[in-house]
Amino acid sequence: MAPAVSPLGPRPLVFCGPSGSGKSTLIKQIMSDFKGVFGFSVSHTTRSPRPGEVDGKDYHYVSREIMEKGISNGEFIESATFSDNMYGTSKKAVEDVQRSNKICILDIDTQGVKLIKQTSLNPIFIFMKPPSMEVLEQRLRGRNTESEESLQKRLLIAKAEMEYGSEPCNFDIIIENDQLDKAYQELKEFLMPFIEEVKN
Ligand SMILES: Nc1ncnc2c1ncn2[C@@H]1O[C@H](COP(=O)(O)OP(=O)(O)OP(=O)(O)O)[C@@H](O)[C@H]1O
Ligand SMILES: Nc1nc2c(ncn2[C@@H]2O[C@H](COP(=O)(O)O)[C@@H](O)[C@H]2O)c(=O)[nH]1
Repeated sequence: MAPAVSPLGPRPLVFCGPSGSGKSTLIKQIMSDFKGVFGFSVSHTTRSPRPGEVDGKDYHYVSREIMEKGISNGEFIESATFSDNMYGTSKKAVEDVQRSNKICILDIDTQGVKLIKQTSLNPIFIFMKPPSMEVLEQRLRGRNTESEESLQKRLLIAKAEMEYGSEPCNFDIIIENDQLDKAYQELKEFLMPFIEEVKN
C-alpha cells in the first residue's frame, strides 16, 4: 500500500536529475529570490557531510542503523540507496514545510521519484538535465566533492537517470542546465503561477 501523506498546503516540487546536473544550485537560487515562498524538505542520509554542509539544513546525517529503524517504523515517504549511501524523505520533513503553507521542495533521485508517484503527495516533477555527459563529468569533478570511485558510480547512475528523465510523461518539465541564467529563467517562468498562488 502507498504511504499516506497528508494533503496539506500547496503542491510540492520534486527536483530530480543526475548528480551534478545543478539541482541544488537552482534550488538555492529560487529559494533565495523568493524568500518565504519555498521550504526545503531536509532528507536523511547516511553519507558524511561535505565541507560547508550543515546538519539539519542540507541533510539530517544519520547512521545506517537509525535510518533503517526510521524506515521500518514507517517514518519515511520514500527511501533509496544511491552510490552506497541511504537517502530518504521523512513524512515530518514534508509536513513541517506544508504546515507553514510554503511550497515544499524535494531533491531526490529517480528511485525516489518512482516511489513518490505511488503516494498521494501529488507533486510537480522537474527534471534537470545536463547538456552532455562530458559536461556533467566536468562539473562533478569541478565541484571537488567526490572520490574517483564515487564519481564513477555517480556517472554510471547518471546514464540510467538520463534515460528515465527522457521518457515521455515521467516529468512535468525537463530543463536543460547549459547556461545557468537561461536554465534559471526557464525554471522561474515555469514556477511563476505556483509562486503567485502562494503569495496571494
Ligand atoms: N549551468 C552551469 N554552468 C556551470 N556550472 C554549473 C552550472 N550549474 C551548476 N554548476 C556547477 O556544477 C556543480 C554541480 O551542481 P550542483 O551541486 O548544484 O548539482 P546537483 O544536481 O545538486 O548534484 P547532487 O545531486 O550531487 O547534489 C556545482 O559545482 C555547480 O556550481
Ligand atoms: N530518493 C532520494 N534521493 C535523495 C534524497 N536526498 C537526496 N537524494 C539524491 O541523492 C543523490 C545524491 O545526493 P548527494 O547530496 O549525495 O550528492 C542526488 O541525486 C539527490 O537528488 C532523498 O531523500 N531520497
